[in-house]
Amino acid sequence: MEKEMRYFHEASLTDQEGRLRTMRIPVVQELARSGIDHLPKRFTRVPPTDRTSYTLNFPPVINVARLKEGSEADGRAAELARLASGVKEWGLVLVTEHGIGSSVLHGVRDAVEGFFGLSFEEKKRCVGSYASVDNLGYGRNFVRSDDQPFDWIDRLAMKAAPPGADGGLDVWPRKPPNFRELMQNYVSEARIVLDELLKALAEGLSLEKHCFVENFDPILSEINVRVNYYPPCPGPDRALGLTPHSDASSLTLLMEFGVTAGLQVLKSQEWVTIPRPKDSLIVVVGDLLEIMSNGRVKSPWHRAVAQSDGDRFSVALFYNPSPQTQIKPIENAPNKSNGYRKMIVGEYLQHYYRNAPQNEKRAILYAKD
Ligand SMILES: O=C(O)CCC(=O)C(=O)O
Ligand SMILES: [Fe+2]
Repeated sequence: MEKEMRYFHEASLTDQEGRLRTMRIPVVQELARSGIDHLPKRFTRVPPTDRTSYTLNFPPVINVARLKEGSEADGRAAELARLASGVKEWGLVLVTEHGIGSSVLHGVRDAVEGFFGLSFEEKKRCVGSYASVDNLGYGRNFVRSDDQPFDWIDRLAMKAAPPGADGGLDVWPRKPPNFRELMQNYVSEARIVLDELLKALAEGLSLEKHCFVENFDPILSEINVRVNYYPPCPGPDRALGLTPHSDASSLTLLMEFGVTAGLQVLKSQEWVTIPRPKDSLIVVVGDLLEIMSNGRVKSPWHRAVAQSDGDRFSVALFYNPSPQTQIKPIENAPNKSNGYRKMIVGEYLQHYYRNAPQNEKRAILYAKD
């Protein structure tokens, strides 16, 4: 074991026989803090990661203010069309003029930097339960196998809505003291934007305006938060920040800060780096929306690359109907032989978490007709 590895997260692993085991994973923030100058073997990918993005074609930046009803008719119709075609082509778009105040966004940033600025021991102490139970809390994403290369990431995951959804798991940090309040402010404003986008997207796809949003009970629908922290990595060309995956959510709202863009999406067999215009957020289609839309929109395969020139953070909000909701795919799948069946949200999420991550988009096959 390399000498820098003194701090570990415990992550649960379900082995081939279905037994739950605990695995120790080095805390990458502590590796970076130790000044490590080489990438430890367990983080090394073979073949190396090609991080270069070759295209000059990017997802569109959508002006959310223009999507609002009552905004000037021509401008609105054009923006709805850009939203729908961008989402169809990429599975994600950037959004500006979303109405979330910059003080709210700065609040999230302060909360996140405040928490990750603490020592490892303090971080562990200031969360009520230090656990990777159900992929929640301060720690690591689940690991699938002993030989899987580790991602260069630390994460903090919480359920923000509805109240009590975490079944009493006390994982919200108590430092900085206003962490939860700052995050909840963001979540409340984000929900308004997400509902607006679900309606606008339905309209842009020439579907009944409420066909997606009607699945989201204003009280019972879920918003899960995941803060991803990618400290500087000593071998970014041989590592990854976050393994390729599609999100299980309906929509994911992603904000990022720190150095350089790091999110990449797979398009026509090529990893494309998503640029980050000032004040924009990223909206990503998840598997549940692919199912609801009966394949009219698709959840993209995406990943985060590692970087060596500083810290990078992203905060993902995963927006889901309540687990009891049965989603019914819109009729008339564009591709009739390839549609989806009715699905209970909680059943899909369970299936997803039992099976992801994989090397390709497979979990969603479970919901195929
Ligand atoms: O850090 C990023 O840009 C990607 C995060 C992400 O894909 C996720 O949290 O699901
Ligand atoms: Fe993701």
